[in-house]
Amino acid sequence: MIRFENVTKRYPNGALAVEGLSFEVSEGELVTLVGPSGCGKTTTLKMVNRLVEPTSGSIFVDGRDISTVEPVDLRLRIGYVIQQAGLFPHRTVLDNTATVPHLLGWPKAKRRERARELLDLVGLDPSVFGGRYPDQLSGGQRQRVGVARALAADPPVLLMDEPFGAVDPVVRERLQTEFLRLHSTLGKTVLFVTHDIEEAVRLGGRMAVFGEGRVEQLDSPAQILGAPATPYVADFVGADRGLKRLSVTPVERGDLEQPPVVHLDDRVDKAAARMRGEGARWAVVLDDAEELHGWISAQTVAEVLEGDTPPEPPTVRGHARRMEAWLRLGSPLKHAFSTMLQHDAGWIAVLDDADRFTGVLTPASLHEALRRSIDADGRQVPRDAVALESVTGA
Ligand SMILES: Nc1ncnc2c1ncn2[C@@H]1O[C@H](COP(=O)(O)OP(=O)(O)OP(=O)(O)O)[C@@H](O)[C@H]1O
Repeated sequence: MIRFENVTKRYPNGALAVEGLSFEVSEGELVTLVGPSGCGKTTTLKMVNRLVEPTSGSIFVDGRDISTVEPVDLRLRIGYVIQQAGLFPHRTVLDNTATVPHLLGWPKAKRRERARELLDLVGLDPSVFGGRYPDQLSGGQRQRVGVARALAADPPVLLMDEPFGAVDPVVRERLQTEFLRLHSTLGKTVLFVTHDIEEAVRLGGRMAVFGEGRVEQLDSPAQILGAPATPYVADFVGADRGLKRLSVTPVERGDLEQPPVVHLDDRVDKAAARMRGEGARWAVVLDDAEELHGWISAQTVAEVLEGDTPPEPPTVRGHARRMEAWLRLGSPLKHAFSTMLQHDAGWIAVLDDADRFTGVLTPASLHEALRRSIDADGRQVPRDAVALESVTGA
């Protein structure tokens, strides 16, 4: 969909912004251009809509060499979102959103209808926000209008230059999530510039890591974090890349531990025997529908059995504790970790898509899953094919 062929840009002042750039972005793909300040990301983006002309090399959009397309025509087919949204201050939100349909000569009623539809799509009620001016919006709302405006004429390609760079981290994360949802429904081809590796990892797709005017590595976030191609990339993604990988590494069945499982109607002596047999200090408790209820500790069971019990030991039902912390298979490890912290839990139950209990994740198994996934990516093998060596005695 977008192809760079040996593209070099040297500005008239002699600054070499990019050199010999060659890469391709497929239709519907999201590629982030990530790297430190001044490494040529914005120049690369602006060459796609001819705001900047390459010194040499060619760029193709949809199979056409863009040097043969009138810049104005080209830009009508390419949405462009920049930091601070770049809205026209004296136009209402509705008119700002309808900018490109206006340029395309759409009749007023049609472009207003389209603008309302787009505002709805980015989560702004047109009847509330349509008549406002940009300075009557929050930073996050302005960015949403920026995205709506870029999408108004339904362009196949979106260029986004640090679109969420000017908002606070909480709003930023919300905008990223909304943008991902939008991308999965609209299927646009997106080039997204950011200097923030966390943002690039979170957005997924492929990451092009820029260093001094070149793409050093173009790959999935998991690959880049797990197996950086060059020392430069390793340095850029940071010493804490293991930690960053938590957000792109899903929980798999093979990561889970299998504690003893008992049911609400099991008698406590049976639960005690089960835990003793497996050398466990607690057991997961499931209800009649095989769904997670909670857990029971060996100590509780021992106390019940030692206590003043009727001839028949009671069932687990009255002694189990509820467990609210759970997550689904496939959730990122980071989610598992934060749920554990939030519930102050030493383990967390993992359910499948049908809500069936499949096992538990503990801090130790989470750490192992992370180490195995890094190893697996480095060796290009599935995670369950990796056996870890452990520190003796650990
Ligand atoms: N119009 C210009 N004239 C001269 N030099 C320029 C111009 N625009 C950019 N440069 C230089 O080209 C290089 C790449 O700049 P570019 O803006 O593409 O980098 P960037 O990776 O997007 O940086 P940032 O994250 O800071 O926006 C820098 O050295 C910059 O100083």
